[in-house]
Amino acid sequence: MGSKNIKLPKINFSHEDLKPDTLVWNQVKSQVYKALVEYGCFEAFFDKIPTNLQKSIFEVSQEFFDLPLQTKLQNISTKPFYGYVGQYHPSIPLFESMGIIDSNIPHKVEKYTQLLWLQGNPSFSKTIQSYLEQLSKLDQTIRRMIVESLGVEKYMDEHMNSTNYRLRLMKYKEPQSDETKIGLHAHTDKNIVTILYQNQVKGLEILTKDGQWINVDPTPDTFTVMIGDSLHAWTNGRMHAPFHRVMMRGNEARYSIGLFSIPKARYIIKAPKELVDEDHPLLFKPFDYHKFLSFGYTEEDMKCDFALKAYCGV
Ligand SMILES: O=C(O)CCC(=O)C(=O)O
Ligand SMILES: [Fe+2]
Repeated sequence: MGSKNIKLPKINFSHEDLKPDTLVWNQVKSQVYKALVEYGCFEAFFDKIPTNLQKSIFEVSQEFFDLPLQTKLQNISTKPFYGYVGQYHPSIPLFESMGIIDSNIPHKVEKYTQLLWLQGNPSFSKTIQSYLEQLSKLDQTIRRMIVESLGVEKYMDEHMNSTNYRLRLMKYKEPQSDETKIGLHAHTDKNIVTILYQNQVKGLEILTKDGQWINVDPTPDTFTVMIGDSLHAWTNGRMHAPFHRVMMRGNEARYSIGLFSIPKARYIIKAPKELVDEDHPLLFKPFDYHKFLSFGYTEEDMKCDFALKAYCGV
């Protein structure tokens, strides 16, 4: 597997007036559609996160990871990757992460900070909330564009209301030697849309449909957007869900932040009938994301032993 010269498509979401039914909206929408069909991924230039927030989101993240292990372990969860995941997994020893579920509900974020800092940590919750508030707009813009470009607007409200947000702070420790070390094994995300943001340390790689790894090298105002299995299924395969991994080199820790839109509990993901025809036979039977997750997700290497196809492929 070879060439590292390909680049992800880069799409500008920072137009003054990016509103539905405008010329610029339609232009961006067709770029989004093309990129997601071909790569399942693109870089979004998005200027609604002010410079101080770009900085403080990594500061609070570092503040969290600097806490004693015992404190971080207060936030563990029985669901894979929901709570704190430490550096104890032999297959991904550099990786550490902290998930905040229902991050769109302010008192939930505050509850976490009280768990972790006793007195709470208002600047932590405020930073997380402002970040989420701004970045969720990007998620919503992209998903509106997807629904429109598939011509299934009648499902717009249902789709937009079918998800919650989860935010995950991630840290990859610098490797102990000059070798390139695995940060996170190749996997597809299982949710709807993932938006990743990282500090200046590179490492994320995306697999193209024809088997080449693309190195992602974002700037402070670009975000990496990718499709997860659930949206792949909902679009009856039209949107690609790419494999990706993290490879660590050099002597600096990598911090990243993931915003995940995830199907709500008990919501059944079912491709609209308009997207199923002779040329596009149904790929997946209707399924519940949360049941799918508990079916075979191993935290250890972040991969699902029972991929969606095995779980509910037709
Ligand atoms: O750290 C990254 O950039 C990738 C994280 C990732 O793939 C995930 O959380 O699913
Ligand atoms: Fe991922």
